[in-house]
Amino acid sequence: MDALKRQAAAKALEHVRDGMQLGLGTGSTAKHFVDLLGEKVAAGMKVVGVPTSEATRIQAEQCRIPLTTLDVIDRLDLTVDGADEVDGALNLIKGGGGALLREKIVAAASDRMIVIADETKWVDALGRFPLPVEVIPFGLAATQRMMAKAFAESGVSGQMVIRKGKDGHVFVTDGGHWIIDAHLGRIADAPRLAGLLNPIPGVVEHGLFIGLATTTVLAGAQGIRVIERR
Ligand SMILES: O=C[C@H](O)[C@H](O)[C@H](O)COP(=O)(O)O
Repeated sequence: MDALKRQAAAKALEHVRDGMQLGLGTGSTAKHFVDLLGEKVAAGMKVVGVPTSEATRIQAEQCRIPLTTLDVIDRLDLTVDGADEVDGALNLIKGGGGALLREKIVAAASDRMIVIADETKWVDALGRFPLPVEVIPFGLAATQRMMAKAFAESGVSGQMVIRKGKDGHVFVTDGGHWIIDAHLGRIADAPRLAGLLNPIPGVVEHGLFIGLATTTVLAGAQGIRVIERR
């Protein structure tokens, strides 16, 4: 599986050109991309990156990839990131690694977003992977009630679990928030659910990435498939 992730990352690297401003994703697949990009930079390629997490920032610094922020530049040419699920419209679930907030800010500031994944991430409908929702701890029960209402209105329901880290403590994101993993099952209308979650005050962001990915590179046993958004 790791070899497939690296193949997808290598394919995405073919889209990177000298002088580009890049969003650098987070997770085990994006990690391969940052490694491979680091090799290109060491060989003389000139790019600048905006990392989507502290973990990626540290990795990119170790790879000597020049970094900047969205306070210094206003647009990115391309973001390359992984995903937990991708559907046929190239809508995504992201946030399995807890980086969804910065990932969405960076993706939204990018002209293109290439999602790199192994073929197990490709689904008919989003939702088998629990939907990560980044929340403010204050008033959590009230936020969860509003989330449950949003779920019901879009025809889904399921358990909401506060994410814990490996140490057993509540997982805290880079932004200092918590994550609720919503075990919803098949989400028939992901854009509608995203629209219902957006205005909830205690919801900082959610892992539904609607209309952001422009290309998906899927690596499988039979080879690599590149799917463009229609
Ligand atoms: O928060 C984490 C990100 O959204 C990741 O891109 C996503 O979880 C996929 O990660 P991985 O490549 O490790 O499966």
